[in-house]
Amino acid sequence: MAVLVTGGAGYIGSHMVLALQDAGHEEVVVLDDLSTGFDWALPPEVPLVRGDVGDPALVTETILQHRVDAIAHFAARIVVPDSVADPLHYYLANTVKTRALIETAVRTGVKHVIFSSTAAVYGEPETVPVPEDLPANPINPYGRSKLMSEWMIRDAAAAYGFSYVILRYFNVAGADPRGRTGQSTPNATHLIKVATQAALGQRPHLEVFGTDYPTPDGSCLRDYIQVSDLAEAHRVALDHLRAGGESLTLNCGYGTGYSVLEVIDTVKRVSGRDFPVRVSTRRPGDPARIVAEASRIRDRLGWRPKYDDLDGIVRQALDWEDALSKRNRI
Ligand SMILES: NC(=O)c1ccc[n+]([C@@H]2O[C@H](COP(=O)([O-])OP(=O)(O)OC[C@H]3O[C@@H](n4cnc5c(N)ncnc54)[C@H](O)[C@@H]3O)[C@@H](O)[C@H]2O)c1
Ligand SMILES: O=c1ccn([C@@H]2O[C@H](COP(=O)(O)OP(=O)(O)O[C@H]3O[C@H](CO)[C@@H](O)[C@H](O)[C@H]3O)[C@@H](O)[C@H]2O)c(=O)[nH]1
Repeated sequence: MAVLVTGGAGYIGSHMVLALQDAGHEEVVVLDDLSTGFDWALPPEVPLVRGDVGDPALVTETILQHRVDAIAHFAARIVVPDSVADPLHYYLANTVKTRALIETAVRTGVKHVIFSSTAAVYGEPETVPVPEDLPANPINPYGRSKLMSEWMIRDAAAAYGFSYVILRYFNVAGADPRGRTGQSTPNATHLIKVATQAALGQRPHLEVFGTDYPTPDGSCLRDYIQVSDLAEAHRVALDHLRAGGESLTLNCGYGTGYSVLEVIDTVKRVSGRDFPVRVSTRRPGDPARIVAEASRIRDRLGWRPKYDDLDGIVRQALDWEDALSKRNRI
């Protein structure tokens, strides 16, 4: 029995592959088109099938050849403002291709699905922290593309009899503590990545997208979860499903909100480097604040985070960025 990790050459998927390997008991195969991922992010012994999750023939062959019983589906387009600019691309990449993948999974008898969903399904909640049963109300095409996938997975699971864990990630950050993988996308837009690049002199300045939000310092609040903790949540979700556990929808966050300005201060302090910060206008599709009610995943899966510390997350991100720039110079 093997687990198929779609998008396994990407940022979070590559951490899951390591989490499975570190736990020492998994057969893993990765399917990735390398559109935003990197083959070098994977240990060399992990089989990588290069192709599209929306290609039923390739996915069928992969599932049968590797005797896949579970799929962890990470492959997607992930940038909120891009989804506002090109929504049809996001609905194709995230919703239509997830439908194709699930159909192939059903046809080939896959028993379990773990799906990468997002806090963006909640939209602009009136209060934080946000529990899982708050009605979803996404405010951008990215969030809607993921919510539609959640609906399909639940309906298909009920009709065709597989089990699932839908994980709604809050803001993912940091890197493998052993330095084996990290966020490597060249033009990444994520705040902690961009701020560490500014601290290391790889960007001339950092823009803050709005300080006129109804939050304590006017900048947006987010719940930053360390990527290896998140990967471990997938590993325990897989164990849960394989042990016959019920289907679940779970927030993945720590339950603590940090503002954009607090994150920038943290990056400056931890790096010991100052860099120019410019306040600009709001970015389309950004909710003012989003923080997880984070207890359900602990109760249901027994998940316990190890890296719940913003300073440590920033340190890992800085170390990874430094290593990446040396690697790219070679
Ligand atoms: N990074 C975050 O803060 C965050 C937050 C919430 C949810 N998520 C979700 O987590 C998942 C992984 O995100 P990430 O940050 O690792 O992004 P990423 O871009 O690093 O990884 C995505 C991977 O999927 C691959 N891919 C994309 N489309 C594909 C396709 N059609 N067929 C095969 N492979 C394809 C890419 O090459 C890449 O390796 C996504 O589903 C994303 O929506 C991410
Ligand atoms: O250069 C930058 C980058 C970001 N921000 C702000 O920082 C916050 C966080 O932005 P970012 O790191 O881009 O993440 P989000 O837009 O919150 O989205 C992330 O987190 C979501 C879950 O909350 C996921 O669904 C998305 O995939 C993931 O990109 C937002 O208020 C941005 O406006 C800036 O001010 N300047």
